[in-house]
Amino acid sequence: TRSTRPQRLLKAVRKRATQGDPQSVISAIDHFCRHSEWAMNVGDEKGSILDSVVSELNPEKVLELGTYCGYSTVRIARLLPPGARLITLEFNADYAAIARQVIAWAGLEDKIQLVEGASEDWIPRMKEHFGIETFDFVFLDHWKHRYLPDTKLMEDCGLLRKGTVLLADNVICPGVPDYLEYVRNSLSYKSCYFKSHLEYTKAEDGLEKSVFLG
Ligand SMILES: Cc1ccc(Cc2cc(O)c(O)c(C(=O)NC/C=C/[C@H]3O[C@@H](n4cnc5c(N)ncnc54)[C@H](O)[C@@H]3O)c2)cc1
Ligand SMILES: [Mg+2]
Repeated sequence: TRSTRPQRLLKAVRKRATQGDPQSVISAIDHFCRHSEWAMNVGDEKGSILDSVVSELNPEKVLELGTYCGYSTVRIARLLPPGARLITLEFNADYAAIARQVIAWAGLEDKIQLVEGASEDWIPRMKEHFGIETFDFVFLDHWKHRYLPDTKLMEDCGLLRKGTVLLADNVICPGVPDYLEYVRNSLSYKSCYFKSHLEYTKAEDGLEKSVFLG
């Protein structure tokens, strides 16, 4: 049967990227998406904004919601200090299988724990199952209608601390109006918008950075 797009993306990584070189994995995926097939990775333009937020924060404990093929997982993990940990949640087994191989090609397995399952099921188990007290940084890039309920769930589970940074992809396209309204009006967040473009296109999109105030 015909291969899937994530399978073709992984093939492009193996063909173009150097094992153990995360930057070459990122470049290979961006090349594939620009010249072969568009895919819903955060991409190079928004990815540079993601890089600057992560580099400035130097987080020890990171959560990513929605792994897909692992592009942003690799982007974030390559910048983390030694000993820092990234947990990424992905409930589609086929995507998770591809992401594991992309992460392995980048040589970042030691920093990343890919959990196959739904955010709503795993967020309540972070403390007892992974010994996580609170997260320093959360990247939201899963189904857009889950951004707000999962943010409230993280609050209720005590996983956010004063200063925790939430960075949300696609706040314009596809858009997350309920989430934006919440983080921009809640007294518990200081929020700002980074204008950019939908990955590999000229359409407007952007990232919303929201600092939890406790
Ligand atoms: C109109 C329109 C359509 C599409 C676009 C283009 C566009 C551009 C983008 O950057 C996008 O991020 C998206 C987008 O839809 N992303 C959804 C991404 C989901 C991934 O996360 C996984 N997942 C989804 N919910 C959960 C969950 N609870 N627990 C665990 N994993 C979950 C899925 O298994 C996928 O691996 C779309 C732009 C405009
Ligand atoms: Mg996205």
